[in-house]
Amino acid sequence: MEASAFVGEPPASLSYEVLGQIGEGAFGEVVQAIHKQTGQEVALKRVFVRQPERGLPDNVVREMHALQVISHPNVIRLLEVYPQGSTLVLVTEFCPLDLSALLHWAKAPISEGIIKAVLQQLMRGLATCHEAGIMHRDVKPSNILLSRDGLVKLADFGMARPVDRKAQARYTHTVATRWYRAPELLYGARAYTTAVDMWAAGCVFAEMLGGGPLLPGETDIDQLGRVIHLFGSVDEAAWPEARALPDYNKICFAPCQPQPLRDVLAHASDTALQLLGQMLHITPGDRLTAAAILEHAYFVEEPQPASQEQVKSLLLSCLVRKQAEQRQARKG
Ligand SMILES: Nc1ncnc2c1ncn2[C@@H]1O[C@H](COP(=O)(O)OP(=O)(O)OP(=O)(O)O)[C@@H](O)[C@H]1O
Repeated sequence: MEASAFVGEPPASLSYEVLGQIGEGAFGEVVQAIHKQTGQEVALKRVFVRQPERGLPDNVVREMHALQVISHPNVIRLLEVYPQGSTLVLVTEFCPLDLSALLHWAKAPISEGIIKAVLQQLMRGLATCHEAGIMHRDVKPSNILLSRDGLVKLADFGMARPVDRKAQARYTHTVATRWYRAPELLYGARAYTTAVDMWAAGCVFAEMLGGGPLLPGETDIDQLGRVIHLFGSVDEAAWPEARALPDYNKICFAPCQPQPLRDVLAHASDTALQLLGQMLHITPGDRLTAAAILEHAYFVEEPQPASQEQVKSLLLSCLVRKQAEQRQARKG
């Protein structure tokens, strides 16, 4: 579908009642709303278009393009787009919690079945994006949403870019939130692949296994230092292209041996750590693809990935806890 097919005055039947703000950023804001006639819960992302004569901001074009190309149960669904004053409104299905909030409100380590269900659905969503030739470039827990019926939805495609199959494109390296940024990006790569999403997804997997971020760097240099400290120095024989990366020779660390992942994720199963090691490979070409991960023994071995009902039940208990704490905070 063409972007322009979405844009137009909203038909009178499509009117939403705003229930409250759920997110805010440099782009504008996200509010929760309900379709007055159907009762459908939606999120309205209102993006300010400051200079309409200069066209739509890049992040909006990227998000609209990606969400029009991709249709999958594990990717947030774009329902419509309409202009409203100086904003453009992107209407998507509503999800009450993101993974970062789920990890927080679960108040205890989440079970391996839940971890498997989330990872499996994230991989299904990412495999679909990559097959459609789209890199997400900002995979992180707060962009992995959970729908009320217990499904994982990859969201926020404001950084998404089509993959250049001829490998001639030059992209910006300042993508992905620092803790989830792949080593090639930290070394300033301008030509990279969907492997950047697999690194980020590996960091998310580790965060679910360990209950906290794996590599919480405070600066870009600190981030790279943490990567090298845990995964060892770059193997130039396996990744000769690294030497040509813009910042490769500017940032030097003492030679390091990789540490066993078991040292930092003491309670994870052997198969989980084996899979994680194949996602968090310093050499981008050695990282497993999302499609390959879906074939991994991790999803076949017991315990099985949690059912949609089990995810839904955890989500509901987190929402109850969140609302109780919010009520308490308002009283106090
Ligand atoms: N469909 C949705 N359902 C529920 N909440 C949503 C939805 N879309 C976005 N949000 C909330 O709004 C926040 C901001 O939205 P989004 O991630 O799209 O914008 P952003 O400015 O690009 O965010 P960030 O800078 O954190 O990546 C999200 O972190 C999430 O909490």
